[in-house]
Order: sequence, then C-alpha cells, then structure tokens
Amino acid sequence: MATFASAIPAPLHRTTLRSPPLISFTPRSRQALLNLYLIMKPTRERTPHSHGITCSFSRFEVRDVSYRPPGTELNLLNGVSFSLPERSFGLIFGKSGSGKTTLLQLLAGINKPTSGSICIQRYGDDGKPNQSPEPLPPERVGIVFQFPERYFLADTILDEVIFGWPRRKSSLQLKEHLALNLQRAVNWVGLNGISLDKDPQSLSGGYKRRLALAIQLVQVPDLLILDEPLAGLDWKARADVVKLLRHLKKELSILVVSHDLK
Ligand SMILES: Nc1ncnc2c1ncn2[C@@H]1O[C@H](COP(=O)(O)OP(=O)(O)OP(=O)(O)O)[C@@H](O)[C@H]1O
Repeated sequence: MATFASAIPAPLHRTTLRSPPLISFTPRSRQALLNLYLIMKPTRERTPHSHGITCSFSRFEVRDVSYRPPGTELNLLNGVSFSLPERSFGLIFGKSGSGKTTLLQLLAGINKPTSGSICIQRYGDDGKPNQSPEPLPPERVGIVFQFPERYFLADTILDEVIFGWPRRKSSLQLKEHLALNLQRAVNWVGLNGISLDKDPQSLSGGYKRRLALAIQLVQVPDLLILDEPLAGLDWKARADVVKLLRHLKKELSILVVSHDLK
C-alpha cells in the first residue's frame, strides 16, 4: 500500500528532473509509483532569510489523503501528502493505473478524500504557518482534461470560452468583470491575434490546447491542473504549449499530470 516521503511543510523544491522526486508514494502496488517533481522554482517564494530576503508565501498542501471509491473495499490512494508552493510548476508522474487521475479529481473537488485534507496554508516571514489552513475551494481550481478539444461544443471560440457563464440577467459589474477576465485569458494564451468568431475545430492542435487553457483561465484559478497536456500533439505544438506553460507559471500554480517523464 501507499508509502510517501514528505513531511509538511515539504522539503526544499527541486529544480530539474535530474533531482529525485519531491515525493514518491505507492498507491496500490509497488509497481505503481506516483512521483511528484517540482520542476521550476516558484517565482516569489523564498526560504526564510535566504539572501536576506524574507516574505510570506502560501502552499497547496495535500495532507495524508486516502481515497476509496464509494461501494468498493479498496483504497486507490493511501496516505498521500505533498505540497506545492504558489506560482510553481509541479509534475505528477506515474505509470498508467497508478492513481494520477484519482488524485487530480480530489484536487479539483470532483471527489472528496475519504480521509485527510487538501488545503491552502499561508506562512509568515519566519516560515511558520501564520493562520489556520483554508480548504481549497473547487472554484479556485481549473482543470484541463486529456484531449480537451474532444469536448468542444460551440461553433465559435467566443461561445466556447463563455459556455458556462451565467445566462440570466447579471449585473453590469459582473459582465465587466467577465469581459476583463476573457480579454486577459485570451492574451495569456496568445489567442489575441485570432478572430473569436472562428470555429474551434478549425484551429491547429496547439491552438486548440491554448483555447482549452483560456476556458479555465477566465475563472482566474489559483491552481491549474493539466492532465497529459501534450498528449497527441506533434513536436511543434508540444514546444508551443511548453513555452506557454512556462509563461503561465509566472501567474499561477500549475500541476501537470503525466505518464511521460520526457
Ligand atoms: N471508481 C473506481 N472503482 C474501482 N477502481 C477504480 C475506480 N476508479 C479508478 N479505479 C482504478 O484505480 C486505478 C487508478 O486509476 P487512475 O485512473 O487514477 O490511474 P491513472 O494513473 O490516471 O491511469 P492512466 O494514466 O491510465 O489514466 C486503476 O487501476 C483504475 O482501474
């Protein structure tokens, strides 16, 4: 069953994949290892007093989480703990069937842990928690599933982005807020040069992924989770999406789930 190797708060971040993973745990069998790598340093977090800089920061923390689907006898995840500093880029890597999607669904609030908690913990200048942990609200988490373009429904890019928006009469203030978020999301992912009247299905593979990201970014999530974001893309589109994620990481925390370490 599961083992894991990280205390809360987590040890210092790793910056390259040559480093050992931040956590390793064995969800169901010793063959099915899940690893978390922190592949880019957070932009704002500083270890207390390093280089004379002190500042407060927060982390997403998964604390001793276990999950057993309703009506089953087996835990799919067992005692999983790790943390991700804000504005950092984490990679959860594990073989097929190791529990990546199960973990991702818990983080996104689609399922609830059977035990343990998922929260945001803020730390003060001294590196100690400065308040009680807050639960991670599902609306603060954006999730892009594998092959998101398969789920596009609308005839235009604009309609696809605003698909889930309130249909009833909303206040002018809310409309303005949504319009600003839309503009920002479109700029973030580099869709600003493309007509929003275009059919999403006419976009290239890389641009379809950009659109899927924009749909989530409109909500300005604190944590963006991407399930196999490069799956099915050619090398050019892959490079394009990686560049975009590098850019987005300056704005929010990103957690990528993949079975492919390369
Ligand atoms: N509701 C459920 N009831 C019982 N077993 C389940 C349930 N959901 C998932 N599983 C099993 O739990 C294991 C982990 O599944 P999960 O989809 O999280 O793996 P994964 O790492 O995301 O795999 P992949 O990379 O193939 O998507 C698999 O063996 C799966 O069959």
